[in-house]
Amino acid sequence: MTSSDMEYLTIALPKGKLFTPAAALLGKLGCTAEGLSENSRKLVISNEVEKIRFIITKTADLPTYVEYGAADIGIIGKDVLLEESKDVYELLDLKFGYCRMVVAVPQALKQEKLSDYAHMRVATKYPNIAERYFHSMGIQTEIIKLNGSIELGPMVGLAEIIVDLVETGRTLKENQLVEVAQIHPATARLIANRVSFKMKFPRIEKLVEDIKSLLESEAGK
Ligand SMILES: Nc1ncnc2c1ncn2[C@@H]1O[C@H](COP(=O)(O)OP(=O)(O)OP(=O)(O)O)[C@@H](O)[C@H]1O
Ligand SMILES: O=P(O)(O)OC[C@H]1O[C@H](OP(=O)(O)OP(=O)(O)O)[C@H](O)[C@@H]1O
Repeated sequence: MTSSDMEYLTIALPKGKLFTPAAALLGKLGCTAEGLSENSRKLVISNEVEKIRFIITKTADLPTYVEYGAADIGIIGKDVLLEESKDVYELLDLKFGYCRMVVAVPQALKQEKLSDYAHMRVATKYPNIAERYFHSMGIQTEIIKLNGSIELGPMVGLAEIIVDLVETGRTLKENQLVEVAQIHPATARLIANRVSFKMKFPRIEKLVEDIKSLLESEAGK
């Protein structure tokens, strides 16, 4: 680490759904920077007074930036951590961004038990989670990786099953899909690079404690 790296705390925030709640949470603790907004096109935004640097990443790439130390800490969904399996510390469950990873099928294809879906094709943005899940259940499937609009897969005959995130259930419903199993729930997590956690321990520890106090006081309201 250079002395400039040591001086700054670099925080990775993901584009997408978690950006705004993540920036708002940190902002309540004075951990922010001018111009840090969802609409900004800037990928690195610094607060020279507080010595904080924000980097804005693609959601799925965020754990990679933290693993390699390009960011000291970051905020990311548990679903991405489980999919990417990076070597980072998971410090805190931030409680927002709640959703569930589920297995869903078209209503018309619904079977009695999960094993009845053996040898079917599974469309998903989360191939590692899907693979591990079906493997753990002893069910052989073919995993087809997509990058979004997963619900389209079964509608056009690309796959019979999907593994995807559900929040309100509206997307499943509007595409005539039904949930048949939950793999795991997910919320946003605070993660840290292993070396940064040791080298910048006082700063990261203080932030963790401040976030915990804030979450506790908000939960008590
Ligand atoms: N309804 C939801 N659908 C998807 N993710 C959700 C939902 N609610 C909360 N999340 C959380 O938000 C994270 C980011 O979701 P988002 O859809 O913005 O991902 P993304 O990969 O940035 O999207 P894109 O495919 O547009 O790049 C997810 O990893 C998950 O932890
Ligand atoms: O249960 P709901 O509230 O309907 O939310 C779930 C939907 O939201 C996400 O998609 P997103 O909007 O991120 O688009 P994507 O399919 O392109 O990833 C997810 O993949 C589901 O499709």
